Parts: sequence; structure tokens; C-alpha cells
Amino acid sequence: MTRGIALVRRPGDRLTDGLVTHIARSDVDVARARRQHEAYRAALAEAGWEVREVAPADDCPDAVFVEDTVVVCDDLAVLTRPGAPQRRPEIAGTEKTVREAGLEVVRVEAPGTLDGGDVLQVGTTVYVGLGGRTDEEGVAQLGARLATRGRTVVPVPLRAVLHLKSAVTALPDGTLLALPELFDAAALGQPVRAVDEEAGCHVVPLGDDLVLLAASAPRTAALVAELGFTPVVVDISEYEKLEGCVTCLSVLIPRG
Ligand SMILES: NC(=O)NCCC[C@H](N)C(=O)O
Repeated sequence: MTRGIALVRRPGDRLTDGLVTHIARSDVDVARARRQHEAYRAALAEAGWEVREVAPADDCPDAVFVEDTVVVCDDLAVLTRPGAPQRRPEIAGTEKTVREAGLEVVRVEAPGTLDGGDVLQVGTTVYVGLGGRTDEEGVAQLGARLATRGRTVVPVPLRAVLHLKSAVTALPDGTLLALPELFDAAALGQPVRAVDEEAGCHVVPLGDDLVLLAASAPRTAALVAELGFTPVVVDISEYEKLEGCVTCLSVLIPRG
């Protein structure tokens, strides 16, 4: 019995043309990125997830960052409307896969914009980053959709960072790991545990005590272990060159 489905999408040949907004562009080694993606998929499978692939969208350089295309909450899939227009064609493949997975499907409608990377779900609270990709209309639409599942949306203004989950994510016990200078941390309404590595605030709880994080955050991996969790470390250096992190390479759909 698996923990549920982990959606992923393989990188295409145009990966190196992916968007960069807050960092300088550097060369992406696509062959290495493919190997890292394979290891990422293997880590999810090893942790008990059924890895299911969304059909490639090789015309879209950023399609590998599948998290941005859908927000899954219980049996509901909210297809997003990414803030970067060139990423909107990525949605069709995701829609097909979440329908096949049996989820109810709704979508963020124009003119709202929302990226899945801005949506951090902790219990029944859903923090949503307001920044370059997600706007107030997108937050309002998501709030209305998720209210049907008993969730409360809390908008969180961002500073110089791509997505909310580039700046804060949660451990399995709800502890928030963050770089508080990157966003309006007071808007969360609860304290955060500051980390001292940028990649340290990107973690994905994989079930039980397992916590996925990037090899570029060794001090945070040690902290996670000290706190009683088991770090699962993956090297995603080629994705980090495109402002990607461990969260954005998958969408976890726990078994209902
Ligand atoms: N959720 C995420 O952290 N997504 C990363 C997206 C990176 C991509 N290069 C972008 O700018 O859209």
C-alpha cells in the first residue's frame, strides 16, 4: 500500500531556457538535471509514494516544476493560472492527470493568477504568498474553492523571492522553517524557526518522520535530524539554477 500519488513531470530539452527572476542566469546541465530528476523520483518511491508522471510539456522550459500547476486539497484539484503567461500551457497535461486520478477539478479563472509554489498548507490553514506570481484575485478564488474543504486562506506578502514556499515550509509537526527576511513573517500569525541556508527553508514532509530536502542545505538537514525527523537528501543543483527547490518538483496526493 503506497502513501498516495506523487505527481512529477520530466524535464525537457529546453530546461536551460527556464525563467530566472531573482538570481543571475547560469548554465544548466540538462543531462545532469535528468539524472537528478531520476534520483528525486526514486527518493519519492523509496519513501512509499506511487510516482505518477504528467505527460511532458517539452515546449515549456519550466514544466518540470509541476507544483506550480495545481493545488491539491483532499479530493479537490485546483488548477492554477500561473503568473508567468508562458507557463500557462503547462496546465493541460496536469489537468488530464488529476482527472485520471479521480480528483474533482476546478480552476483559477482569469484575471486571477496563482502559482502552486505560493501555497503552503499546514493543517486547515493555507498560507498563500502574494508577490510576483500570485495576485489578490488568485488568492480570493483559491480561498473560495478551499473553503468547501474547511480550509482558511491567509495571504502572506512576499519580498524579493519567487514564491512563498521558496521562503517558508513546514516540518511534519507544523514547525515553520523560514528565511523571515524574505517575506512578511508577521502575516503568518505564528512564530517561525529561522534557518541559515536558503535551501533550508524548502522541506517536503514525505510521511511519518521523513523530510525531503536539498543537498545544498546540510546544516538544516542536521537540524531536522536533531529535531527527531529523518532527512531524505536529494541533489537538485540544476533546478536551483532556475529558482526551483524540492517542493516544486512534485505534487503529493495522499491516499484519501
Ligand atoms: N514552486 C516553485 O518553487 N517553482 C519554481 C519555478 C521556477 C521557474 N524557473 C519559474 O520561474 O517559474
